[in-house]
Amino acid sequence: MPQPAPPQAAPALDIVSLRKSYGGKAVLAGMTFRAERGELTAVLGPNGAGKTTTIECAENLRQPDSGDIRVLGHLPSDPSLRYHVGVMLQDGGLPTGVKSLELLRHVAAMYPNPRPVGDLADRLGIHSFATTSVRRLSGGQRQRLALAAALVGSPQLVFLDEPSAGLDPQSRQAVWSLIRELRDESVSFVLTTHLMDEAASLADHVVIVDHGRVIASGSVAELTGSPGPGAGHSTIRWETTPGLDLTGLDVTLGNADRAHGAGDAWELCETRPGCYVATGPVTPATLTALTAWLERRESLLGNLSVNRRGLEDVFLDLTGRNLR
Ligand SMILES: Nc1ncnc2c1ncn2[C@@H]1O[C@H](COP(=O)(O)OP(=O)(O)OP(=O)(O)O)[C@@H](O)[C@H]1O
Repeated sequence: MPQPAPPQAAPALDIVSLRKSYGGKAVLAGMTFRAERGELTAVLGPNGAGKTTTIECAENLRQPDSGDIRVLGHLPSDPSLRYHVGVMLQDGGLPTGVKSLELLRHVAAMYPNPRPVGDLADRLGIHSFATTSVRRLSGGQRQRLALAAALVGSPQLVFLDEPSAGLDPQSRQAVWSLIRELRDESVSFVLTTHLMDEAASLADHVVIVDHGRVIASGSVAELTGSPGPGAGHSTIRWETTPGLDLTGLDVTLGNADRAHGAGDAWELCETRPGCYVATGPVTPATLTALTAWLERRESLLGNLSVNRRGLEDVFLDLTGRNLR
């Protein structure tokens, strides 16, 4: 059984200048990023951005036209990677006629150093459908079994494609806590997801891709605090009298802080009758100005909250709001 130890110094995944076209249309246009060992790297991007194509090139399921990929320091086609890399595909990719726990035991037997199947089945709640054949599993059960199959061989690097899509909140928590635990044991993860809360909650490093290349990367804190459209902005939500005329409120809020000009990039709207949202450079002075503005309208303030700009705001600022 070939088991050359992957070079420890090499990153978990190193992708350099990847290019691929279909019928003359560039799908990957110089994709370059790195996933470090022992970290969870989340790859985010709109539909069709090139995430799956990139990851499938790293999994040796597709061939790029040019560029370089190293997985644990090896070419994706290196047969030794088989024992070090776990893959969870979106459609599960599991044989359908086998019983669930039997399948997991079978996969475990293919590896030199598998995780204890019983423990993994416990953690992911697989015992409750252990004797059900894969074809009869619900979507969420199949998803958990696919994750278990990707982890059972004790891989050093795991590719996860939307691991919690379709999972109920209980299963999602169980999956996230298992992933965190393994990451803390130095397992590396590369995760593609459309769930910003999943990326924000799990990722050490986030890579945002669009049109076949990386457009931003960093930790969640770096991305949400980085310069760019909307940087330094927060959202104020409050409830009060429905139907207030908001004309001039942007100037009032903008004037409240001398560091910002009047009307400086404030977006205001009444989302539902009596529920208001203001997005802009919030300071303590802004909140004083807002309450004074409401007082002048004899409106009683309720349910005031202030939220920092989140990963989803950054994602939308960078990739736009148009459907793909
Ligand atoms: N075999 C193929 N033949 C032609 N075009 C393809 C093929 N595979 C992918 N594409 C195109 O490549 C582009 C990128 O697809 P890809 O699946 O990598 O995107 P993605 O970022 O994973 O999207 P999603 O979030 O929707 O899963 C899309 O425009 C897709 O239509």
